[in-house]
Amino acid sequence: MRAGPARVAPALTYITRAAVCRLFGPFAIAGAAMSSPLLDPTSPAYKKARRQHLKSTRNRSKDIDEGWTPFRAAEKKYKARFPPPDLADVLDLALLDDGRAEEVEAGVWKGNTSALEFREIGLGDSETHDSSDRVRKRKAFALPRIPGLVILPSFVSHETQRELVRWALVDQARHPNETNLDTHYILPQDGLWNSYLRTCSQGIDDEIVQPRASSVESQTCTISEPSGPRQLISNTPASPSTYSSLSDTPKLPYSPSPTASPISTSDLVPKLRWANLGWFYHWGTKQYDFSKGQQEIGDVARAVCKEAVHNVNWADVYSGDDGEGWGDGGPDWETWTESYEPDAGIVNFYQTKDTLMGHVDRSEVCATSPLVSISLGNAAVFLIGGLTRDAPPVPILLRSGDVVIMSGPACRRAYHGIPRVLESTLPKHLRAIGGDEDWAPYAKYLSTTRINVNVRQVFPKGFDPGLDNTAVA
Ligand SMILES: O=C(O)CCC(=O)C(=O)O
Ligand SMILES: [Fe+2]
Repeated sequence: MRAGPARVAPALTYITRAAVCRLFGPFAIAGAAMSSPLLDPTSPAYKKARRQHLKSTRNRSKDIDEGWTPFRAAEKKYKARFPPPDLADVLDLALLDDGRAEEVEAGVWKGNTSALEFREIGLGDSETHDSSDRVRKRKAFALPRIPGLVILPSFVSHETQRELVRWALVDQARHPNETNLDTHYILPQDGLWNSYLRTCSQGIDDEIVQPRASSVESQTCTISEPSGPRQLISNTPASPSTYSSLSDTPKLPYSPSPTASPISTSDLVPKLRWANLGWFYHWGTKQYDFSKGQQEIGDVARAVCKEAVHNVNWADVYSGDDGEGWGDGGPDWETWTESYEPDAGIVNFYQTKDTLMGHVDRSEVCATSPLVSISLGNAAVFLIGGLTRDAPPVPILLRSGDVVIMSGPACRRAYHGIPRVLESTLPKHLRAIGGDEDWAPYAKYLSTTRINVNVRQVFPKGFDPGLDNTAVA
């Protein structure tokens, strides 16, 4: 189940210098000094955060706290705005890489390399070259606590990160893909972002986007879906045996919000939460709607996903695996190099105040094949646990360029979520670069944003979904 970017009080991480030192170590003081407006206990904003914290905790009953599952308790811990969470238990693999020291130290937030047990696993093509032709050594790690989880820190080069950001905003968050905003607004035909870019480059007034509720076509819609958060809806896990009845379940269209009002493109851009990739997804039933056909997974994203899956040494990942839970055919990781083919996904856009609640991605018929997740922009705390919320999750700090692969029966359908996007962690290579005027609107948007490209394989190799190919766009 999932819900998504939940709205909380404005992002505040104001802490005293002593607390900064205790939480993040001595360097954090230097980082803190750089972003002092966020860290000044005498500021009105700091005082407001403290007041909000006291107000929201005043009536909290101990029983409620004790009723939380371990997953919920961890979410609460990292979501907290005041006092800000201690990241000492958060695995931060960027700290192992000298090449990322500047990136790590420019942000206030740091995790730890000894927070969790991990082991390095084999990675083919581990040496790559950056744009200045410097050699970059990439690594892959597995966590014994979550078999099938692979972390590839800084797997995506700086240039490809910028390319993916442009691709996500320019090409994906627009028709014919669906976004969270389409239900409620009549978006510009060439996409919200492209319209916004035009106003930036031409110095003209923002376009005003009209709400859909007033249009005639909205009268035919039958279920409602709020504009922002992805909803918590319990769904039947897809599998070869449930596929046929799930794909036949009626997928009713959504009704637009009656309260949405005309809004400028620059005010609407930060409300973008997700864009659909590949097969269309129906959020009401939490099933794919194959009747709508399929879009392409863009070449750059597809190439990153395939490169990651092809280069991980899966024998290392699954050494010692007992073969439990893989289903009738047994473990199939040996075939992934040939059989992995991404065909669906979502681009998540998080503002720094947004969260993604713990959920399981179980709408794909393929329950074990790799799900590849690419982080871009500001860093975040990612939680991943077990097959229920009762398994205590592990916290992992994901930074721009990191790739996570969720695979196999213990991980692919494990609860996971994003309780926290970490403010002020945008790396230098994504900030405004002197001389690159074109990048300026991206840098501005990214200063408060994290983007996640989450790519899946819906059908296992050899499975015949019985779809009419003419539906494929
Ligand atoms: O943002 C992330 O890293 C995770 C996103 C996710 O879990 C999802 O889209 O299902
Ligand atoms: Fe997910």
